Amino acid sequence: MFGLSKLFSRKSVHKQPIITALSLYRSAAFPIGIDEKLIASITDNVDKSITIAITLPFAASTEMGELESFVAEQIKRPVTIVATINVPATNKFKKIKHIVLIASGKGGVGKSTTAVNLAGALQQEGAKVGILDADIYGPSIPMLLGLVGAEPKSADNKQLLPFDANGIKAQSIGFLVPSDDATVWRGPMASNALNQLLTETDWGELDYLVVDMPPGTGDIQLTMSQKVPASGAVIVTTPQDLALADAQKGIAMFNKVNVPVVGLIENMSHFICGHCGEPNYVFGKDGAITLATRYGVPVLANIPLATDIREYSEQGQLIGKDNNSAISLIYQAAARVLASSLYYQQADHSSVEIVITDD
Ligand SMILES: Nc1ncnc2c1ncn2[C@@H]1O[C@H](COP(=O)(O)OP(=O)(O)OP(=O)(O)O)[C@@H](O)[C@H]1O
Repeated sequence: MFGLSKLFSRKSVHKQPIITALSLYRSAAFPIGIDEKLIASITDNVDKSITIAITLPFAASTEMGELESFVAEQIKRPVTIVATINVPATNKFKKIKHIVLIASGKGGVGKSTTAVNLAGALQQEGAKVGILDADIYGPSIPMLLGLVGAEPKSADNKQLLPFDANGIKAQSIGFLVPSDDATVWRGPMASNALNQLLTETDWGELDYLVVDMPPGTGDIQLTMSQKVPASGAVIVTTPQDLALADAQKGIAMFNKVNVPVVGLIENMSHFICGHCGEPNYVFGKDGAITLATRYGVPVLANIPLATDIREYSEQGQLIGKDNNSAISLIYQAAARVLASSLYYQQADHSSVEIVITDD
């Protein structure tokens, strides 16, 4: 991709230790380090520091500080890393590179809260992000993004314009369909509405479109998952046994429709004691990791039960993109691993045909 001789702007820099240091870096998002082909240039500065420009194929900007420290330690020189995100096109759906379904086996586990904050965190990691609220039973994305009362608009009477929530493009089934109607919906109706929102919204170019799915694992969710050209799914669960049993059904459902489950998120995993600062595992510990291990999927995050999360949501704000919050770091770490898994999996998961009847 890049001729190595072109990587170096000055002859004096020793290239191999830098390439080696980048390749030795390990984290959850970079399980095999930084490949040489991602290096765009290396500059040997007059003050003896090194500037490395890299092109990342997935959103992971906020990890560059850690990478800088690691490389600096290895080569014993100050390092600055300038990262550009360039997610490879998958040609799956228009100019959307990855569609990610956020699902839950049961209602009320915090799926929508997790979906919007993951979207915010992906944006914080340097990606172009959209969110599509497909939860026909209770579309809450307008509330979570401070868009209540907004009216969908079209510039050309053909395509709907997505709403702009601080740079995140948003669309909701709630803008188009009265939620009272959801009780009478069947799978094909819901998946048609979802497809309509996908195809008739002018999303432009997106690295990641996060889809907030309806909770549950019935025929509606199955048909919707089957019809969307998704790169992967994330299942949100809480630590209680019942929620975990439902999360397991979610994994089985996505396996049936050939959508890879890229991870579990355990929400309301614990709370941090206000007095001693220790985590308290009210609903039990290790349930999600046990389930994840059984199915060979990672746990992307253990998100605490935190007043801040609810308060941000109520104000239509995203804690996932707030730089000053410890909780935002958890969402951002999850977003990086999600983005990295989508890049590395590169699996072919074309939809299988499942016939749903009305009986
Ligand atoms: N980690 C958390 N800490 C504190 N409150 C949370 C957390 N996650 C979600 N909540 C709160 O729990 C409530 C339910 O969350 P949310 O609407 O995201 O759940 P859901 O799974 O999408 O629900 P539904 O199944 O109805 O769509 C909201 O009031 C939200 O603010």
